[in-house]
Amino acid sequence: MTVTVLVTGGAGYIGSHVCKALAEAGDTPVCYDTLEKGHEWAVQWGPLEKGDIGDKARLDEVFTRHRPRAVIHLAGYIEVGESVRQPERYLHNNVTKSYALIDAAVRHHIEAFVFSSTCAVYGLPQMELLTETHPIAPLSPYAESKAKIEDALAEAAGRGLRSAALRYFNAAGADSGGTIGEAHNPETHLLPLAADAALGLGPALTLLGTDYPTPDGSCIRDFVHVSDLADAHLRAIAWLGGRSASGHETFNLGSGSGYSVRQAMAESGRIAGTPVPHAVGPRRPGDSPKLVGDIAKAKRELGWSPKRDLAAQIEDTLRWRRKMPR
Ligand SMILES: NC(=O)c1ccc[n+]([C@@H]2O[C@H](COP(=O)([O-])OP(=O)(O)OC[C@H]3O[C@@H](n4cnc5c(N)ncnc54)[C@H](O)[C@@H]3O)[C@@H](O)[C@H]2O)c1
Ligand SMILES: O=c1ccn([C@@H]2O[C@H](COP(=O)(O)OP(=O)(O)O[C@H]3O[C@H](CO)[C@@H](O)[C@H](O)[C@H]3O)[C@@H](O)[C@H]2O)c(=O)[nH]1
Repeated sequence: MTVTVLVTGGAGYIGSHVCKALAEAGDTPVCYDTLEKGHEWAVQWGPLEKGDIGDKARLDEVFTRHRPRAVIHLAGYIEVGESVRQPERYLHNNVTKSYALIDAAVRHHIEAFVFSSTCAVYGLPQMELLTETHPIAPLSPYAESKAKIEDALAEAAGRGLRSAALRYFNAAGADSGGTIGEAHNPETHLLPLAADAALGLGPALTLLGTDYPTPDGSCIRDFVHVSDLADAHLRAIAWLGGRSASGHETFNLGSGSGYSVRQAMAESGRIAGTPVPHAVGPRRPGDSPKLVGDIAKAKRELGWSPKRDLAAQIEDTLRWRRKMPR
């Protein structure tokens, strides 16, 4: 059966890929976004409803007009470093406003609520591959904001909401169709910055910390293709729809493999055909030395597995960065 899905943050990087995946599956994505960080050009697969997730009246209007059966909640501020400098902005936009959205979802009897969480909730890793049962110990206000929304969703299960928090590791790559991709301003993410540096479209990459307790001194991350992430959202909605009772679950979405910042930079240079110009800088406050996921639960419960490796992610990033609107 096809469903209407309200996608908050649908004009952003991951949200636009989720909207495309929904439309390709025959569902109707309604994009709900302020466009503060997102782009109108990225809304290509369903209506755009401009609005803020903290605006109760606007939410009621949009829920009543479109009658969505599911909500995918991606809207929020996303930068670890910025959140350390401006914690109140993250608390207000990500947490307080999400409470308004969750309340609206309960009042409008949403059947499935899927939330974009992050592996950053785990903080300092106590195991090689992080499982969903790893202690929650955020190192930044950004990660803290995500943990708080997870708690609110667990609490909302008592009010009848069925939800899943998808703890993404590092989203990467771009859709193969070539019309959407990562376009943050300013860009702070590693792979697009490495691509821009290699292509001569941006400054040299700064390695933010080379004295971490890792084999080459740079942080280790688990990169997952944005189209693989998008696919997991559809599976999460179907999985929630198959549950008879309300409740809340968490799922890691990564690749299960870690690459250091230096390795990801070297791979970007190899694929671009020219080394990435770079310099060494200080650590960025709030960064965890290593975040690599155990994805067994998503494989088992959602039937999901990532299909595109780091090389494919970098190829897509390079292709997108050459042609994206700037
Ligand atoms: N990019 C990653 O690697 C990554 C990893 C883990 C989790 N996440 C989470 O995934 C989600 C999407 O990330 P992204 O990289 O696509 O970010 P993005 O900035 O490209 O998209 C976020 C969108 O949310 C919108 N938005 C922000 N605040 C809003 C509000 N109050 N009301 C309505 N719209 C609002 C922005 O305009 C933007 O279009 C975020 O919640 C982020 O925390 C991202
Ligand atoms: O110019 C740069 C940018 C990044 N890094 C490093 O590269 C790694 C990855 O950084 P980045 O691409 O900014 O991603 P994260 O800080 O890991 O955060 C992303 O991935 C998280 C999950 O790990 C999400 O929660 C966040 O929303 C998303 O921004 C980190 O060690 C950074 O210190 C650099 O060395 N130089």
